Amino acid sequence: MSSFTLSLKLPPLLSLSPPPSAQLLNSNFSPLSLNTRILRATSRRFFGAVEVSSRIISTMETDKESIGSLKQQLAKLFEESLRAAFPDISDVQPLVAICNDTKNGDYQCNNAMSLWNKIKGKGTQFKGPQPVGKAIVENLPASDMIENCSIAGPGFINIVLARQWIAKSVQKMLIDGIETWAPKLPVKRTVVDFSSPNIAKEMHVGHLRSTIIGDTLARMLEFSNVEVLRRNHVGDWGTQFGMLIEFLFEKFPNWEAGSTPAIGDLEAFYKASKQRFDSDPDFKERAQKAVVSLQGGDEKYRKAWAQICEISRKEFQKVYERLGVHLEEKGESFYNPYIPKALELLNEKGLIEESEGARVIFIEGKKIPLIVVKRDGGFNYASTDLTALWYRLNEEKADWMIYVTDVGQREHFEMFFSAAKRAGWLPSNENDYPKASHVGFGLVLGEDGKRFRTRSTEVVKLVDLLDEAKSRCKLALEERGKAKEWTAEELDQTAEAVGYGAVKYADLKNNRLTNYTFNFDQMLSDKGNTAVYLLYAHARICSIIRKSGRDIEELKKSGAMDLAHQDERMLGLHLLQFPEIVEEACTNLLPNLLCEYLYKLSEDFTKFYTNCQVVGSAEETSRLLLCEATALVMRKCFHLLGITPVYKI
Ligand SMILES: NC(=[NH2+])NCCC[C@H](N)C(=O)O
Repeated sequence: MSSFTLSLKLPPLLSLSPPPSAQLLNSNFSPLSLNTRILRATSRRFFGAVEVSSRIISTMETDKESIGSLKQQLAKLFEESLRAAFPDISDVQPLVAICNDTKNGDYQCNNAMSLWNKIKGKGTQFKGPQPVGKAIVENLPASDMIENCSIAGPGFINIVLARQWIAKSVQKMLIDGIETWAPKLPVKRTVVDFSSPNIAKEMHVGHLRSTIIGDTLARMLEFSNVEVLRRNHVGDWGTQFGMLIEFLFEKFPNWEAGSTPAIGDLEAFYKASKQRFDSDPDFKERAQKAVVSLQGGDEKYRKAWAQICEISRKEFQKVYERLGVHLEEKGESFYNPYIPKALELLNEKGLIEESEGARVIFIEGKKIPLIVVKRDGGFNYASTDLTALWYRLNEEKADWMIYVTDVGQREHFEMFFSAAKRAGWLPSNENDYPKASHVGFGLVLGEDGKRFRTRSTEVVKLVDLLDEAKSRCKLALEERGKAKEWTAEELDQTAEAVGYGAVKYADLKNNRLTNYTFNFDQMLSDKGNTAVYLLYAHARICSIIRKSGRDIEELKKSGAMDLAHQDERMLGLHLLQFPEIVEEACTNLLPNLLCEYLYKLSEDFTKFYTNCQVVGSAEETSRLLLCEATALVMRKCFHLLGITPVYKI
């Protein structure tokens, strides 16, 4: 987080980007396409001067049409049935959920009770919720999806899916590809604002969490055919640059001579300049003037600023490269020229008030207002975020803005989201689009239960952390004799995939809001809910298929799947639930749901493999296909979690 000193009265001379113009405001993207649907017209958004009160979102057209999740397909059947059985009652949404107790069925439909409450005492022919449930079942359209339905208690409809349908659906996915299992989401374009470290400061474990969680969310949304703008909102603007630049001039008089100054440890550079700033009034004065020169667009100062940013960027890039994470930088400085305009729009709505010399926005339920212009006339974190939100809505035409930061910043997000709602930029109903969501996460703790630190430094160097995970994995593989079996490249790649995967998974498997303890031994164990265990489970399945000597591509087309054994059926059903888990993980912004699903999948596979012989059995073809489908879904899970799968162990 940085603070800003550019006064509202000064023209934004640092033209890193063009100021908003009428032409830009109505730019490039037309949300209309053949396949459009209009979501509830709730929001009042502006495009320049024109206010629109409806939100039009088009459904992405994909090569192979996604069929929607199992739950969605069931819901569709029940929706038809509800309409047929109760034509007079409008707007009844089918309530379909997974059965908690698999003894009762696979899914259940829970509409009967609430429907009964709606119609009772109004001259209905029905005598209670049970007959209502019965009518829903009787009106179900013909489908090979459902084996049978039974009614329990006050009208709960328990649904058992047809085994053949499960088998057929899994096989169809094997042929058509897992993309056909992409969930359908009611959004077209999202901004995922993640990682976002601060220039000249060390990227800490919090930023690592943000990077890992944000990347997974982006991947899940991308898989769901949502366009994702992966934004790195780096802290590259603010008063601290005055002192950093002056310190650069002082310590590296030849900084301009082409080669990047050997600043080395940026954190130390930052600290040393801060110390200088605090102890030397002369330096302080120069630093303050430097801010004005920088923000006034002085060439020399801008160059120094750019150079400091570049050094940081290179450091950040080392982490991103290791993690295989791609981001597009649009830092705080990018939005700076737009701030006066955005504040003017808020002012026109009567939102901005004067308070103790600052300009603020009062938020209902909050004692302290949101400061948007500081007492010295400077902008701050909040003015930038409000402006970035405005930009994302109006310039980038995003439907959903997702911000991944530690929970400590929750208040900040709540405040400026509320301000945006007051301004009519966002709808007041949380469920309507365009939407802004803060994805908060807890702390990473060390073994001592305190904030994670290494012995030598205050913050953990992320690159070292990742390298250690990799080298520990390499050692474990060598101990298992892999150095003799594999090429050096294979050994290195596997160690990297497992090591980095382990760090990511240890983070992602927890509900993000909880704190978690960073422990190499635990995350690199091949037992329990770890990436190592899961990656090995996947490799084992691949080896079963390889050792069978059968041509899987051929089997997909010619062989038939039949899930006669109960454990085969359960595994098949679990596979089919993949799309709805991704959908739920996206909708609730909870990657741990996908981890839970993946772990359960490997458990279901183990159960199946323990109880059903694969190679050499009468059911070999069907069971090999089931192995292939499991491996495929596991790989997709790994991919969505940003983990590279391994094929042999
Ligand atoms: N739009 C945002 N506020 N994104 C998050 C920025 C995170 C901030 N740079 C930090 O390190 O805490």
